[in-house]
Amino acid sequence: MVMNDTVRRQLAALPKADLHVHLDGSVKPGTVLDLAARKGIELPADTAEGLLPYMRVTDECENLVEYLSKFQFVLRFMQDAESIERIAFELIEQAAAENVIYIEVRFGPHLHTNEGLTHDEAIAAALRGLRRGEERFGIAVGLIVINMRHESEEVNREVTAAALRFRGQGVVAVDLAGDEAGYPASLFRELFRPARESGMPVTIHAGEAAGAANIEEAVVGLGAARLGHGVRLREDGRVYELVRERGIPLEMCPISNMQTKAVAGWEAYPLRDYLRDGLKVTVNTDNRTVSDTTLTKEYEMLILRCGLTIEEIAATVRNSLDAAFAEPSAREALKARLQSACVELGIAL
Ligand SMILES: O=c1[nH]cnc2c1ncn2[C@@H]1O[C@H](CO)[C@@H](O)[C@H]1O
Ligand SMILES: [Zn+2]
Repeated sequence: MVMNDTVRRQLAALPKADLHVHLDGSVKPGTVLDLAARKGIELPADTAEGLLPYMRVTDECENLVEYLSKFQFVLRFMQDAESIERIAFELIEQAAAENVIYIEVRFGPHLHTNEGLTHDEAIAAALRGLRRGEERFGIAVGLIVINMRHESEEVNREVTAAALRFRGQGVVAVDLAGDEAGYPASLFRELFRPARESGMPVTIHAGEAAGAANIEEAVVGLGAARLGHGVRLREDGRVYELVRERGIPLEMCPISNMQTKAVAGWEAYPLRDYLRDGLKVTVNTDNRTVSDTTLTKEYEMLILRCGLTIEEIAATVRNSLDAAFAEPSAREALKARLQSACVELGIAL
C-alpha cells in the first residue's frame, strides 16, 4: 500500500480514537514558553523550536529509561491546577485537529504534587481541562489515573483511592506506568485490589520493556482489562493465546515502541501479524511531544512500513471504540459515527 492522495484524504477525514496518551508527554513547547515567562522560570532556549530538543527523544534513544528521562523537563511547569487544566484542554485541541472523536488521556497525579497540590486537586484540574475541550471540540473524553512503578506503596495506595473517588466523574480507569524492567508487575497485585474489587477498569503498561511474563501477570495477577503496548506478547505462545482468547485489547504505540527499542525496527514490528491473527489491536500516540507524533503519523507509518491497508487502519479505530472505557451507549454512538464516515469515504469496515 502506498500513500497516494486518496489515502491521504481518507486518513485525514477518518474519525480517530486515542486510548493511550500521556498528558505530560503531550505538552506544546509554546505553552512551556508561556508558562515559564509567567512563573519566572529560566529556560535553556527562548523559542518553541529551541525547546524541542529538551522535550522530545531522538532516534538514538536507547531504552525506556532514557525515554522516561524526557518527562522531567515539563513536569516543572505542571505543578499548579491552572497549568494542568490548560495543558489538558490543549491536548484535546491537538486531537480535534486530526479528527479524533474519542480520547482517553492519562496522567500520574503524584507527579504534580511537588508544590503542594493534592492528588484530588490535580485530578480535578485535569478533568476541568478535558471537559472544557470536550465541550469546545465535541470529542468524548475520559481520564486514566496512573500509578508510577517507582513510587512507594503508600503513595500509590493514595493515588488509587483518589482515582476511585472520581469514578463516575470522568476517571474511567487506573494504570501502572514507568520503568517496567526495574519493577515487575507482580509487585503490584495488592495495589490494584481495590480497583478490581470495585469494578474500576485496570490497564497496565506491560510487554514494552519486559517480556511476556509481565503481560501474563498484568492480566492474571493485576486484572488488566487492556494492555499498554503488549509488543512483546509474541515471545510466549501460551500467554499469546491467553490474551487472544480473552480478547484483551492491546494499546499499541508504534513510534514510541521504535524509540524505546521495544522492537528492533519496523520490519520486526508485530502489529500487522497481531491484527491479522485476530488480536484486538488499537493504535495510539503515547506521547505527542516526547515521541514527536500524531495519530495520522502513526497510521502513515503503519501503511508505509508495515503494509497496513486503510481498511485495517479503520478496523483498529473500531477496535479502540469497542475497547473504550465508556458507557456502552456512548461506544455505540461513536461506532455509528465511524461507520457512516467510512461509508462516505469508501472504506470497507
Ligand atoms: O511508554 C511509556 N511506558 C512507561 N511509562 C511511560 C510511558 N510514557 C510515559 N510514561 C510515564 O508516565 C508518566 C505519567 O504520564 C510520565 O511522566 C512517564 O514517566
Ligand atoms: Zn504509555
